[in-house]
Amino acid sequence: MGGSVYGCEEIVLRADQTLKEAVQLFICYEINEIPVIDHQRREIGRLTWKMLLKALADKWDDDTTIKALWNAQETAVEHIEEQPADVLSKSDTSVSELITEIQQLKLELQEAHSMVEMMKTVLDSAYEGIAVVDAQGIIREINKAYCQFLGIRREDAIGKHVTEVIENTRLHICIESGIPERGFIQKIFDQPMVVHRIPIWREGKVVGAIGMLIFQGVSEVYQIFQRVQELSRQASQKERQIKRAASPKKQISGLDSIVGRSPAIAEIKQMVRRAARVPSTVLITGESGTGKEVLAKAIHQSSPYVDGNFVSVNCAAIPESLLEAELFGYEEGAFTGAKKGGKPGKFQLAHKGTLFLDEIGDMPLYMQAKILRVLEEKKVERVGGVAEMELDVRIIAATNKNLEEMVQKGQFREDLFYRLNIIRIHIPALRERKMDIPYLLAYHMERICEQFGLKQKEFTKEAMQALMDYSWPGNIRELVNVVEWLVGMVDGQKIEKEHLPSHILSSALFIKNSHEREERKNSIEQTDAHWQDIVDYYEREKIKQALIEEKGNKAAAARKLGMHRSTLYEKLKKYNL
Ligand SMILES: Nc1ncnc2c1ncn2[C@@H]1O[C@H](COP(=O)(O)OP(=O)(O)OP(=O)(O)O)[C@@H](O)[C@H]1O
Repeated sequence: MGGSVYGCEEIVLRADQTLKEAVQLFICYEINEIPVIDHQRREIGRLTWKMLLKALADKWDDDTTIKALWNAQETAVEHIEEQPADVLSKSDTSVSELITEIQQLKLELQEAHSMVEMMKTVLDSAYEGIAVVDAQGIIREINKAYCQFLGIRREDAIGKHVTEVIENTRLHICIESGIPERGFIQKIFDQPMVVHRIPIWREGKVVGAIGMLIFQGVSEVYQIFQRVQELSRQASQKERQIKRAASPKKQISGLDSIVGRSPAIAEIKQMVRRAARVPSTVLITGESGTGKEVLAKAIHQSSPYVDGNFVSVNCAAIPESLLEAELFGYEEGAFTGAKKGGKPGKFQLAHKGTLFLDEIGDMPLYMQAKILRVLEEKKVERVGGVAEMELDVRIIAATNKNLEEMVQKGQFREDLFYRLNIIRIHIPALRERKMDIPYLLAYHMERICEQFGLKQKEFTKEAMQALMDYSWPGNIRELVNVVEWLVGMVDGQKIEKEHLPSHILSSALFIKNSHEREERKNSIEQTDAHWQDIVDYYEREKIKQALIEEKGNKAAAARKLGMHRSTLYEKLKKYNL
């Protein structure tokens, strides 16, 4: 604090202290005047609230020293000789009341401001997408999760009518009807989403509405999952059989084949939509089994190349000696054993379609050069052939390797890397987007049961929790295998935790133990932190009270508090008093 102790007994100000420090002292000690001392600690004047207020009202900078103010404006600090002993007049008291009122208002304003900030933080920390509209349906607030999901910026959404920003919204209708709509299904980006719409009532009128998009939060997802299971139970087996007989099995394709509701998946779908619009090369990265090929197919199926073939080549699986012929094809008699009439290569088969080069990181360097040439010249020549064929192929490459690192080590051609890396889509591992797990389990369970002609099975809550806790090192491919194994192994309709493969169970047990350890530790830490806050609060209040009672005399306050003066100084510093 700016104040110092004159003879260790009084609250005083040095002439070189600033107006700001003076204000702090006045507020802290709730007094109306403070003696001003020189460097020899002689009292040279007194500063009252009124003078200080006048100086600040006259637009003096609060960093101005008392001395500077004094020099410039003789009246700011009244000299002892000119100053009657009782400096406080009636008007000083009312000024002081006014200042207290201003301070109070300032505090209230600060509180309101921090409340607004806190509300914003709360909104942005929510897992759900939240949008707030006014009575006219204009978006007044929208949180980060919603913006991420919609792929928009908050500032672009605010001020717009909700129908311009959120597809199939009924928030404006909810304002008119005043009836809340909970757990409704709303299609956004072709995905059925669960939403709540809650009207805001004030003084008997609807003044706005809150829209909540539920796409995160494990418990919520689990409830939704249970509801989906409940609904599918309700649809009778017979009904499904009739439907199946009437229409051949619907092939799920395009964006629908990408199952998941995590923000990461929403963003990926957005990228797929954009990538499908242009013929540029796409590079998909992600661990093995994360769904790179599923994504590549989705791009193909949503793009203008959909009428051509989707040709997939696993560069790691084809022996090096055959790779060239596989990719570019060969002419009859090109080499011993070459088929009669020759054979078209994958590039040629993918003409007017999409060529998916999986595991591109495993492509030998000499083949990389050849592929680059095809990509640049858009022409292909068969092995042993002379004529070149024009190509119109969309290339999608995928890898689970770090291509940047391979380029640095000289294991991957830099020019090819840049040629492929035009649109980059990264798929996070399943353990990084756990909220997708229930959806993937439900999707593959339904698919596999249907494929095997079996009744649908469902997971108990405990089984689902264990599957959620598991880290899925093999990603979705491993999940699909586990579902298939369970469909075959479990006789009844319910999949209990005990039915799960042993490696998943042991990992769940380990996680449960470490969760419990962590929770115990957190609760102890939280209790400690809580108590420390309470102790600090009361100590600060006691010190403040003692200083007020002793009129700012720290030595007397320390005596009153039963603590050494140096301890009091430390505490004043700690509590910023
Ligand atoms: N988003 C998804 N929704 C539904 N199923 C998925 C999804 N992603 C992947 N799968 C399933 O997971 C399995 C593996 O997917 P895919 O072959 O596309 O992975 P990958 O990343 O290409 O694997 P690898 O790197 O080993 O080639 C497939 O059975 C696929 O159907």
